[in-house]
Amino acid sequence: MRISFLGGGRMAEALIGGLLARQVASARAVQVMDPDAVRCRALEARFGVAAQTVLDDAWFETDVIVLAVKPQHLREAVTPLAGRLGRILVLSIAAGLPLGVIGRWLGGHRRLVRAMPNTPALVGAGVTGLYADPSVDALGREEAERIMAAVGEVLWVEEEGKIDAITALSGSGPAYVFAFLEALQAAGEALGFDAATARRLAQATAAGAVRLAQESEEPLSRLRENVTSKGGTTEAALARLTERGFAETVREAVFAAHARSQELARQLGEAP
Ligand SMILES: NC(=O)C1=CN([C@@H]2O[C@H](COP(=O)(O)OP(=O)(O)OC[C@H]3O[C@@H](n4cnc5c(N)ncnc54)[C@H](O)[C@@H]3O)[C@@H](O)[C@H]2O)C=CC1
Ligand SMILES: O=C(O)[C@@H]1CCC=N1
Repeated sequence: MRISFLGGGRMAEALIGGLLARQVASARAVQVMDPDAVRCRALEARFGVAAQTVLDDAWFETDVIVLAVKPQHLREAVTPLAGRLGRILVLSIAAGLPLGVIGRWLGGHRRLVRAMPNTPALVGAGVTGLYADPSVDALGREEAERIMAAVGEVLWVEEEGKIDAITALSGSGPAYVFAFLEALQAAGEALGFDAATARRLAQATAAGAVRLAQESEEPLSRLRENVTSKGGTTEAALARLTERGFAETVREAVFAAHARSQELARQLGEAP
C-alpha cells in the first residue's frame, strides 16, 4: 500500500513507525508533506521515507492520504488537494471535523474515512475509532483498518457521531490517566518517597491493574471489591473518593470533551 501523509507531526510519526515496523508499507511507499522543513528532515532521518515541504504530482501517486494536521489548519492544508484525488482514500485523524465538512473542502470527494487514535499509538498500544463514509467500499475500509491497526486496537462505529464519543473517551483519555498518575505520584511523594520511586509505584500499580482487568472476565466493580477489605485501608480511600464525587467528576470531564468535539467544526465556521 502506498501512503502519503499530509502533516508530519507527532501522530504521523507514530503511524509511520507502526506501518514500517509491521511491514504494512515499505519506507519507499510512504511520503510526507509538511511545510516545516525541520520535521521533514527528522522523518527522513528516522525512517528513510521521502518528506517534502511542497505538494507535487508524485505525492498524489498513492493509495491513501492521511490527514494528520491540527483541525485549525486543516482547511488551508486540504484545499490544494481538491480535484486531484481520483480514487485515493482519504483518512482523517483530525479531532472534531465531520467527513461532510472535509469532503466539502476537498471539492466533494467521498472516499473518506475518519479515525480517532490516541497517543499510546506512539508505543504501538493505541486504540482507534473508525468511521467510513457509506460510499467507501470494503477495500477502502480494509486499507484504513490496516493503517490504524499498525499502532494498536481498532474499533469501527457505524454512526459518525460516535467518533465524538470515542474522542472524549479514548482520544483524550490518556490525559485523564496521566492526570490520575500524577496525583498518585504526588500523594506518594507527600508520604515521603522520592519522585522516581513514587512514579514507579504509581505506574506499576496502574499497569498491573489494567492487565488484571484485561485478563479477567469479572466486572470492574468485582475487581474493585476484591481489593477492598471490610473496615480496611482501601475502603477508607474509596469512601473519600466517593464523598468527593469521583465518578461524577470523571463523567462530567468526559462529557465536556464530548461537547468540545461536537463544537469544534462550528467554531471553525463550518456546519456539519
Ligand atoms: N495528540 C493527540 O492526542 C491526538 C491528535 N489527534 C489529531 O491528530 C492531528 C495531528 O495532531 P498531532 O500530530 O498531535 O499534531 P502536530 O502539531 O504534532 O503535527 C501537525 C503537523 O502538521 C503540520 N502542518 C501544519 N500546516 C500544514 C499544512 N498546511 N500542510 C501540511 N502539514 C501542515 C505541522 O507542521 C505539524 O508538523 C490533529 O488533527 C489532532 O486533532 C488525534 C488523536 C489524538
Ligand atoms: O485534545 C485534542 O483536541 C486531541 C484530540 C484527542 C486528543 N487530543
